[in-house]
Amino acid sequence: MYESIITVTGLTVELGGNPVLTGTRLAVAAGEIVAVVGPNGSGKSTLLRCLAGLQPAGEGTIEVFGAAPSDEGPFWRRVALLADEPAWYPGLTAREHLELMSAVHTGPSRLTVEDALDVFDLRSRADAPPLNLSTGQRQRLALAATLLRPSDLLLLDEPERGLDAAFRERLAGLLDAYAAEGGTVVMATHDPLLAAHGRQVSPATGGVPA
Ligand SMILES: Nc1ncnc2c1ncn2[C@@H]1O[C@H](COP(=O)(O)OP(=O)(O)OP(=O)(O)O)[C@@H](O)[C@H]1O
Repeated sequence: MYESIITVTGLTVELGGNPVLTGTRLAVAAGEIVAVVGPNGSGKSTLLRCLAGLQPAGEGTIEVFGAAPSDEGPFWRRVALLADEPAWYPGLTAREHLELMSAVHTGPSRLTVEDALDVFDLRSRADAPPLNLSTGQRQRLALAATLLRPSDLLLLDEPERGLDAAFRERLAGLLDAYAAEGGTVVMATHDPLLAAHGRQVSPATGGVPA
């Protein structure tokens, strides 16, 4: 049966007096990977922020798991967001950040911390603080933290940022596996390989990109 995880109708958003989204429609089913694609400034991040409840709609409706996105615990227990680089905790190592993520989320983690260090190629830097990692290593740590915690929906804004080609390919496989387990992925991306793993939509319309 088609179970709609996300339903967006007639979404209109203006920022600084300029129309960014004008009537976007989007329906996303459980287990789907959707790639929001388009040029710089086309509204990809804005659409993701709307889905996360961080940007209010001007007009239109947004339903995620059957209700408007909210800043309440029950919403965020199901939704994992990767947007800008997270604020790292001073004094904690990469491994400790993953342990913290595992400890604070209710329910079993999708990966153990030790497995996450291997999957995200961070074992040799596990005892370093995030700020001593390279840009790509920090992005892998942020992704590890996002994919380790339990969730039903991943909202990823340019998850490819800073990643080398080999790791982008590994990430595509990890997202495929997440969706195969019934999870849903919506990502804004400029990466053709990642985009090809999903149904590509335009932020402006929610339809097939022009
Ligand atoms: N706080 C803001 N105030 C005014 N305009 C904004 C604000 N944030 C974003 N915009 C504008 O809204 C438009 C859409 O921005 P958005 O970040 O959603 O685009 P994007 O498709 O994610 O771009 P990119 O590919 O560069 O990440 C852009 O023209 C941007 O300049």
